[in-house]
Amino acid sequence: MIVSKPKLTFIGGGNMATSLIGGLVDKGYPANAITATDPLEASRLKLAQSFGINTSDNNPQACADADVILLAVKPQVMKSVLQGLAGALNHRPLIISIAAGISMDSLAGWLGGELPIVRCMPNTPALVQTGASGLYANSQVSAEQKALAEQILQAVGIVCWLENEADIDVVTAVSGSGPAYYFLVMEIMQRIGEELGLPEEVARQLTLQTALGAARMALESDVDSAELRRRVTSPGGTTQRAIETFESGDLEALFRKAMNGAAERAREMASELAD
Ligand SMILES: NC(=O)C1=CN([C@@H]2O[C@H](COP(=O)(O)OP(=O)(O)OC[C@H]3O[C@@H](n4cnc5c(N)ncnc54)[C@H](O)[C@@H]3O)[C@@H](O)[C@H]2O)C=CC1
Ligand SMILES: O=C(O)[C@@H]1CCC=N1
Repeated sequence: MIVSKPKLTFIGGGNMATSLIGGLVDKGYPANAITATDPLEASRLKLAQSFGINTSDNNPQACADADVILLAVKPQVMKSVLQGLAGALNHRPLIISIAAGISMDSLAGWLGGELPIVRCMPNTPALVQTGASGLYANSQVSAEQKALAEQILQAVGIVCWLENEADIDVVTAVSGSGPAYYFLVMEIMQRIGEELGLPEEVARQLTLQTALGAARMALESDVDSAELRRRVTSPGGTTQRAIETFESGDLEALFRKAMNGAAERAREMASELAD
């Protein structure tokens, strides 16, 4: 439970902001200390109705007395959004950017000065307080502000601090995009369960509960995932047949290619969007 109540302003009220705000409010963060801005009236209404937070379509006004400004717009609009905010930040609030592939240099440049900035890569399970975030702070961020950023993101999951900014791109490939990899596996298992004869709802329930059970076991166990997998795999049995099939199709190489691609795309975005 968060005790202090810094004023938080979210710039952009889309998917990620909704996940983070939902997690914070569920955790007891006071809704009246949170403001979200969005040009879309429908997004503002949804946020106000779902969580009882303040909303606005005026970014500089919403930032004027904020302690923390959380940037949750698409990377492609970040430059124009930040250039429009530059005059409203004389009180040096903590800036937290969750945008994939926007460098610290770009953020500081577009904001027009050396401000305390944390780059953060969260993920959508923040909505159910099971998020995972990687955080990187620039040298302007005070110890108090670092603790504050940690407190905010910890309200919706675990937080890992990073020593190098480049590691944010790796976090993006692992946990930022990662929920989509697991959702894809769930979609596939569910579909094939149905193809093999299970009713849709049964295939769905068994697939999802198995994902949850496997994740919980891996988190709570004192042995690693490889050992847990071995314990499911009876010699000459069903799991062995399935695992050998994954290995002969080189599932690991496919994951390596996919995750390298995600990290590379984050780096590409940083150079595409830098000017
Ligand atoms: N979706 C995900 O799983 C993750 C996304 N991210 C990052 O989060 C950021 C937001 O992504 P999503 O929430 O998925 O996008 P989204 O498109 O759902 O939300 C962006 C929102 O910003 C609003 N917006 C556009 N222009 C604006 C302006 N001038 N002022 C204020 N609001 C404005 C849009 O109307 C929209 O509601 C991106 O930078 C993305 O890289 C980071 C981690 C995970
Ligand atoms: O796909 C994206 O670019 C964003 C960043 C991590 C998850 N979604």
